Amino acid sequence: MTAATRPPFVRLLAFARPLRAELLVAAAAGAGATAAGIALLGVSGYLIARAAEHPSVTALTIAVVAVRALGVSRGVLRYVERLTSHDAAFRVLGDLRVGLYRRLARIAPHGLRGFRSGDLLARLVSDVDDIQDVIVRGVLPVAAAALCGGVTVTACAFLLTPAAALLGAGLLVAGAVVPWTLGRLARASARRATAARGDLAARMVDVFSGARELIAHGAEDRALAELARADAEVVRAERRNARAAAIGAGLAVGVAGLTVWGVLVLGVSAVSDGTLGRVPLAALTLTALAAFETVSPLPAAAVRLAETTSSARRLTAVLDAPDPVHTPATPPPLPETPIHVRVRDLWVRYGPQEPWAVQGLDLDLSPGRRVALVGPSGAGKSTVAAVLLRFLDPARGTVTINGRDMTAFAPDDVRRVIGGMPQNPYVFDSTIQENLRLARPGASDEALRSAARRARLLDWIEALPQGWNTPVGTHGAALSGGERRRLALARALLADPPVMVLDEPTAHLDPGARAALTADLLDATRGRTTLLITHDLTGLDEVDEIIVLDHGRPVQRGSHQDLAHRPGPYARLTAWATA
Ligand SMILES: Nc1ncnc2c1ncn2[C@@H]1O[C@H](COP(=O)(O)OP(=O)(O)OP(=O)(O)O)[C@@H](O)[C@H]1O
Repeated sequence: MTAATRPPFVRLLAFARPLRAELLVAAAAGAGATAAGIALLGVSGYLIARAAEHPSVTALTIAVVAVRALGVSRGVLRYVERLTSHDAAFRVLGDLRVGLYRRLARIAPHGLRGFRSGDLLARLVSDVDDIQDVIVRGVLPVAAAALCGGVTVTACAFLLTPAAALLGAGLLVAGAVVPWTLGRLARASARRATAARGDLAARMVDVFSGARELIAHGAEDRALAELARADAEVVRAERRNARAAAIGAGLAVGVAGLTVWGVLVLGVSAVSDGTLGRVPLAALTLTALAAFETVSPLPAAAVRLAETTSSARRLTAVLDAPDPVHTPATPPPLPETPIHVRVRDLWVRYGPQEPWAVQGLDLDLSPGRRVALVGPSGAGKSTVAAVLLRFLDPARGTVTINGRDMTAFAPDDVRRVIGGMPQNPYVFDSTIQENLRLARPGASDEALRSAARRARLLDWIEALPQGWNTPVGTHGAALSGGERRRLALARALLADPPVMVLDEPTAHLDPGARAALTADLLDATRGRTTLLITHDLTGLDEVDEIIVLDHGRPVQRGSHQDLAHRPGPYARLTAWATA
């Protein structure tokens, strides 16, 4: 069985492997506490029944000491079990979250197309939390119940074999048959409950992120009604599970009651036959009663574990999401600067059935060269950036770095030499300084100031009352569109990759701000290998080559001087832009 075909539970429990010792201690302590509880009731039964016969106090000494010792050890062992099992479970959750996050970071952004962001959040938070129950409510109590149940039945067999057999059967029904049946029955509603939780989280994130648009279009009532519907689905599914758990708990109590009655009846008849004393009868009956405490949580746990199974499946779906790019097992080190990127006959699409987004592009980013990629919306410009940043692999053609195929290098390494500014740069809800330092955490204050100066932000930052420590708000809400873009540009300049890819740096700005930012970034990228993706055709006389893309095809290329006066796509784009 390969790793991917193992049941989701088993695969996730692999995260618990490093904590084996701690889990063994928890299991032993849990079984000890349960055994102490059963023995406490059994010995108490013996003590009370024996005391009723008025023996000398010395005859009861051992039982009295045993009751005290069992009472104290039960508490201490339970404490040790709770402490170690929860500690281990939380550490497993931590490792699991880190593992999932690493996977997401590796496949983002194009590998995440099948997931909604809120649903991913639910997977990372509540589905991971559910896994805690596998350990705390699943593995450990089942191990304790199996061990203590077996020992108790064996001990009872020394007193009265038929009663022990009945107890064993009762424990098996309450602790295995009932939970197993309930677990199976709850599987479908558990799947619905976890899916409904993911759906609710996805809608919630959508409503929060799009609150402004919803209010502007008066669509908030509809969105809230949708949320209420999704919430009702979660409640319905969870109510179904709670009902199943309650029925299970009731059944277990019923089986326990019947079994203890049966043990009592068998015991009384054995006392009448003279094969069992009265004092052992009390110990036997109370031991049987206590034995059911070990299995009583199992039916509810089985329902919970059914939910956990579907959470585990949703988590392994993230772990198994295919890599959008080829990652070599032993990537070679990156070549030394200067870096020369060459694209030959590049064909790209987002899936085998999807149309070509880029068709037959050649591109030469030799050191210090600046190339502009222009074209109408949907022409494939950002797709070229995604390939250069190793977020997507070419379907055909090659991209080489200093003569070596780019797919031979690790994606993270490639992004160290080819970087820049994405089309929709994300601004974190933090300060200006922290947003900038993201690009180079160890950067000196002078490097920060220099990047901000080149992005024409320095004077503005220094004039702010809180300066570099000014909070930028969620998604940079406290900044203007231009300031946000300049902050992203400063971040790109601070990262200082040998090859800079700037995707629509002037998008969404008014013409004045666009012209100013274009002039500044052309200034800042002078002498630096740059691919400038833009709708904005001002200032392109400064770049070495312009490539016009249309429906993924390079339809024209040359310098601004070549293209501007020649009838064709570039002249048409320029005419539209100035119309
Ligand atoms: N993640 C994606 N999944 C599937 N198709 C995509 C994806 N991203 C882009 N496309 C498709 O690929 C084609 C090229 O898109 P791309 O974003 O590269 O164009 P663009 O020239 O950058 O457009 P714009 O100027 O509007 O940003 C489009 O047809 C688009 O619908």
